[in-house]
Amino acid sequence: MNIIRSARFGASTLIPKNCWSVVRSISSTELTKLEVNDKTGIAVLTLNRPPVNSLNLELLTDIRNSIKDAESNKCRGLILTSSSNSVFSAGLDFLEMYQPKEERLKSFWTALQSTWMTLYGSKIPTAAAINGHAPAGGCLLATSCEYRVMLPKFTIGLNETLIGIVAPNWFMNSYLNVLPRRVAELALTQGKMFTTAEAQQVGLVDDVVNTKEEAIAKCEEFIGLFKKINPYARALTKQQFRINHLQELEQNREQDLQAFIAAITNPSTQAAMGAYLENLKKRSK
Ligand SMILES: CCCC/C=C/CC(=O)SCCNC(=O)CCNC(=O)[C@H](O)C(C)(C)COP(=O)(O)OP(=O)(O)OC[C@H]1O[C@@H](n2cnc3c(N)ncnc32)[C@H](O)[C@@H]1OP(=O)(O)O
Repeated sequence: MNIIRSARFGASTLIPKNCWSVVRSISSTELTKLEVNDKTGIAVLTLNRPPVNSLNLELLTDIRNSIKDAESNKCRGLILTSSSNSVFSAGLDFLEMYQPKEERLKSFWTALQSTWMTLYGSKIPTAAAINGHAPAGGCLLATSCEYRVMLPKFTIGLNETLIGIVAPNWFMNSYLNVLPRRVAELALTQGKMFTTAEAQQVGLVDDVVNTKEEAIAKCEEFIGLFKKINPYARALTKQQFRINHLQELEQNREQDLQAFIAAITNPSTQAAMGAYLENLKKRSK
């Protein structure tokens, strides 16, 4: 049997794999783990904020730093996944947006903008191994990558309208980068959460596999497609596809922040979010 000798799990830990490789931790925080396979040069970024990887200021900051770390370590690609068995990411942390303090709310949104620009505009190939539910901000992370593979019986989508909020342009642009316009409009206006099977059917995810290990292997396969492609030419080509969306946010960051603050602090949004949260808490009991 072929194995990985995992530096992180100790020299004696053997992990089944197709080749002899060393998995090395590049950077690690309480909320994220970034490991690179020295044989393939591909990094895996694992989100680790139990119970549901909701994206708060600290997690967003760590994700952005990890992407930068993967780039500066010249990784050949980056795979996003989750340490949870059932949730990839529950999206933005409601506790950042419900009854917020203004300074923290500003930092939070600014961090989300930066993280999205870093991921969506990354020069290296990016892929998401979606091993659990991926609503809203979770879906945004996945659709910002170049390739998605998902496990069965989970859900993914931009459900903002269900919460009484409107997804900003750049959320919609990430969706439109993956979905046909008509499908995206219908899904966004309905706040539709796609099942894994539906997501594959409309092209929101590229592949479906049964285990996280298979999902990571599929992502590695995707990144491997670029092995013989000049990385500079690849990066510039990707950039040309995405530059308009990136510039649109870059040039309107302050306006986007003010629009977010106005929308979130609106009493009717707060009431809708409060009701949604209460329902969520009831359901989880
Ligand atoms: C202009 C404004 C634009 C703003 C854009 C916002 C985009 C967003 O991302 S808004 C966030 C949208 N997210 C959701 O609607 C997801 C809500 N969560 C769920 O549907 C489920 O939790 C789940 C399917 C992700 C997971 O279900 P599971 O049964 O495994 O776990 P739960 O028992 O529901 O949850 C456990 C625990 O976590 C709390 N929680 C869940 N999601 C969030 C969240 N996004 N933020 C903060 N906290 C969350 C949930 O209330 C439970 O807490 P308790 O154990 O304390 O009850």
